[in-house]
Amino acid sequence: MAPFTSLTRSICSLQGRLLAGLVMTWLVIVGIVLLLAWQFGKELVDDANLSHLRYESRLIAEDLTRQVERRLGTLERLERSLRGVDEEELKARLANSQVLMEWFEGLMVTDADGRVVADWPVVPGRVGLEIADREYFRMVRHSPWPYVSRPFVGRASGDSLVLMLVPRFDDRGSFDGVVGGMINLAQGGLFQRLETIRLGEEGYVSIFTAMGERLFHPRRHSSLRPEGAQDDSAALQLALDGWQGETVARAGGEATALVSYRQIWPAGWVVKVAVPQAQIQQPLGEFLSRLWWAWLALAVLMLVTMRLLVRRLLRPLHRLEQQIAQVGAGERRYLELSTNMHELRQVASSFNRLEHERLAALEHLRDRQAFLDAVLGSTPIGMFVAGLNGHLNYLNPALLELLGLNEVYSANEWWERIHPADKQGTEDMWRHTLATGSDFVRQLRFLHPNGVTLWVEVHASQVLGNEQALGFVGMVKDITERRQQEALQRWEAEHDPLTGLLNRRGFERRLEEALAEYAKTGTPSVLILFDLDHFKPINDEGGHALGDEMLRRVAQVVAWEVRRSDHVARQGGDEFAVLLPSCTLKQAGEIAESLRRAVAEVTVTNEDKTYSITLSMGVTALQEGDESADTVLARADEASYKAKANGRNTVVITTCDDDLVDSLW
Ligand SMILES: Nc1nc2c(ncn2[C@@H]2O[C@H](COP(=O)(O)OP(=O)(O)OP(=O)(O)O)[C@@H](O)[C@H]2O)c(=O)[nH]1
Repeated sequence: MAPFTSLTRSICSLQGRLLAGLVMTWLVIVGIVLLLAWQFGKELVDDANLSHLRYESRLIAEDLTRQVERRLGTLERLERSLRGVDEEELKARLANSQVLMEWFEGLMVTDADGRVVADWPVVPGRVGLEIADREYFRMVRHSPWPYVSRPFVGRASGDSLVLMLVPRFDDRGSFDGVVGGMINLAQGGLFQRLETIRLGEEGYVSIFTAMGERLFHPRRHSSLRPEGAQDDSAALQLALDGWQGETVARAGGEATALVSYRQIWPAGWVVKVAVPQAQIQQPLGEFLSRLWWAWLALAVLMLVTMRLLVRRLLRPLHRLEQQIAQVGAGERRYLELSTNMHELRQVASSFNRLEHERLAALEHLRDRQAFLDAVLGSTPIGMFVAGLNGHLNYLNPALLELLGLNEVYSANEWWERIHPADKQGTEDMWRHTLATGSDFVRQLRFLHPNGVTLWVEVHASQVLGNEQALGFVGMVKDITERRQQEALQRWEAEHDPLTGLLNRRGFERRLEEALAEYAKTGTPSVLILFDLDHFKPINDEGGHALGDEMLRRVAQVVAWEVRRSDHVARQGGDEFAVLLPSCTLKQAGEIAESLRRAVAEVTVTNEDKTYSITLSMGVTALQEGDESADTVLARADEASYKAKANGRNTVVITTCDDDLVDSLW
């Protein structure tokens, strides 16, 4: 696996790709050149060989034509010498024609009826033979011109023969038989010279009759079949019809060959000269193959040379890469490349410019960071930075001090210290802020490690950079004092500072609420209004402070006597009010009585003199038609006045139905 990986890496390197590109280009060029050379070379070789074949076939055809014409001419001369002689004379003259035996294997003469009347050499049984039915006899009789027969197997010799025939004429010029010369196809001298013609390893010359029967083939003596040839190429068919010329042809079952056809007109034969294309193209193939190997060797040599060259060329690039790595590691500041390569120098200079800008930006950023750290560190306002996930990344010293946290605080510590009552609301709001990016503004209580509960106000906003949210920055203010001040103000607004009870304003607000509740649900509530009897003498004799003391003691007793849900108020001066929510008039009467008794026991002392006080109390329930607190207060006030009028220290209950009052007691 490791060698494979290293091979892949070296091929994928710039050097590997350059070399691979060069080799591929070289191979493609060589391939194209070889292909073109093969194509054009083939055409050239074909053309040259076709010319050669044309020349060869013409020579052969002319030679054979001459030979056939000579033989036919000789037979014609013999025919003329035989005119007007009897059979015995015929035989004698044939026997004297020894010189013809150079060209013919045998001679014969027939009469007009096709009967052999003489032959030479004498073959027993030949004289008297009837050949009137033979094709060649019929041809000559019907068309009295010299004729060369189709091949046949001789009856006497058993050899393949053709007959050259000339017609015989009598004195009147009428057909009088034929004179024929036999030519042995296998042993005769007619085709002997063709045996010596060499057309490479596979080239050959063959002769066909006009009917397509093969008369001669140099390598197929034994398979000569005068009755039919095997060559079925279209070119041969054309040649048999009289065409002569050269072409590239594919014979049945054979490879493609260059062929040339010529006509031997006197005999009606066709000469075929053929050379297989593979044979003539073989030298070209061998040449290109040698060229291919030479180029391949050259490619290997080139590869080695180019590798050295490319490595040398890429050395500056390697140095550039090393220097960039050194810049990255902080070992050098800028690139210093000494090379003539303009492109690399440009890369180095661009890199240096960018590096310079980067360093400047970094320095600027560092300055800003330092400035920001100083601001955050020195500001008395507690500040924090949170990520987009909501986790606090930074708390400035003021905030750490405010919350009582160490610099190494745990992530959850400050969160755990949020007051339990505020935790859920704070969490919900913080989640909403993280989800929507809206501002977070909330007041919450924080349990300081020293046990104090702080009120803090938190205001956080999203920070955007390039229109993308980066996180949140927040501010925390200690508002404990403000909250306390506000609470005090709220309390003072509705309470009596002397007794700590509700003041008129606070009481009237609660009375209005009770009225609304009554109107809504019919919940009964009762108002008790009372005034201290003869309070003035305490003030006058004991002083204002003693009076205040009495007022405070009365307030304490009344607040003590009623439920926590009841509201007790000092309406002003020595006048008090009690609102009893969810209370019947009967219960309220009892409560008023108990209050009256309890207050009657309250005493204050001044200079050995003890003072006590009584109450004149008016009681009334909320009822239909009570439009406002004033209506109810006026009714209770009236009852209280009646109590005064009735001699004080008493309770007067007022209602719209006096019988009901009676029934209460
Ligand atoms: N010490 C003290 N006295 C007050 C205060 N407000 C009112 N008073 C006095 O309370 C007295 C109320 O007087 P009245 O109710 O008219 O007189 P009374 O003596 O109670 O007579 P009756 O109500 O008719 O029984 C006055 O002397 C006021 O000065 C207060 O805040 N402190």
